[in-house]
Amino acid sequence: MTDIILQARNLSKNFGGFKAVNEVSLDVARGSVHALIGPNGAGKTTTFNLLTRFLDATSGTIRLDGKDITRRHPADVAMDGMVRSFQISATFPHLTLIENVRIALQRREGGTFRFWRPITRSEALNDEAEQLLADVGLADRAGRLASSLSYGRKRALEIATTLALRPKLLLLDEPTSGMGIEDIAPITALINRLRGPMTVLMVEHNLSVVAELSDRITVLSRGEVLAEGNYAEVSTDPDVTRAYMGE
Ligand SMILES: Nc1ncnc2c1ncn2[C@@H]1O[C@H](COP(=O)(O)OP(=O)(O)OP(=O)(O)O)[C@@H](O)[C@H]1O
Repeated sequence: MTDIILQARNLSKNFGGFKAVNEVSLDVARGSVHALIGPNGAGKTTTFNLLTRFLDATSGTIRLDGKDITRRHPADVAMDGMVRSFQISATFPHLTLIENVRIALQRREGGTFRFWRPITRSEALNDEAEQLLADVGLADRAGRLASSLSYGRKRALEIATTLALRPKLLLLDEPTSGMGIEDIAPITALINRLRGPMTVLMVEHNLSVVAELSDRITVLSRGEVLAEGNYAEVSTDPDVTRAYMGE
């Protein structure tokens, strides 16, 4: 039997009379990279927001490690180990990269920011912060200001600060969006390394990234699950081709 870390059953979200997400069920296997894809307006972002509890579902259930989190507060869900990578604004532009990661590590340990603590206290976290920066390919820029980074590298920093929270399930909203080719390769390699010890669920538009990384893919169209399987299966599914062609 497959070990399911995240399970959604019959998730629906209505905006007024419009069903943005309609009876979506999906199982994310522990240790896998699972992608949520579909044409524009398919309901990917809404589903992502439902799963991370940033939106309340109209109906349906969500279980994390067997525990019902359907009505749980997003911050509590993060404490349970499901963390979404935030947008760039979650990093501090006028702090260095290492300071950014250290703050995230402190957040994990203390739950609150304690800027007034002596610097030496947080020096203890430096090794771990350096390792995280190395993991996302930013080791050589540790002392630079976050504001000096390119868009792609800011996303990498954002992933490092998310990993600092040691999630068991990482949710990534379009991890390679807006990136140049030179930034996509390191992020793809990173996500590949996370597989196994961590589980990754991502919404991703770049189908070559999806093909390279995904163990399983759920294809949404018009708010419903259209197909599910590995890349070879979904990419040859005539319904999927039609949905994308329609776009
Ligand atoms: N807050 C909202 N109020 C009303 N309609 C919404 C709201 N959020 C999303 N929708 C609608 O729900 C549908 C699904 O949107 P969603 O953003 O989830 O799709 P998506 O697959 O992420 O699309 P894209 O690839 O373009 O980002 C769209 O028709 C969208 O207009």
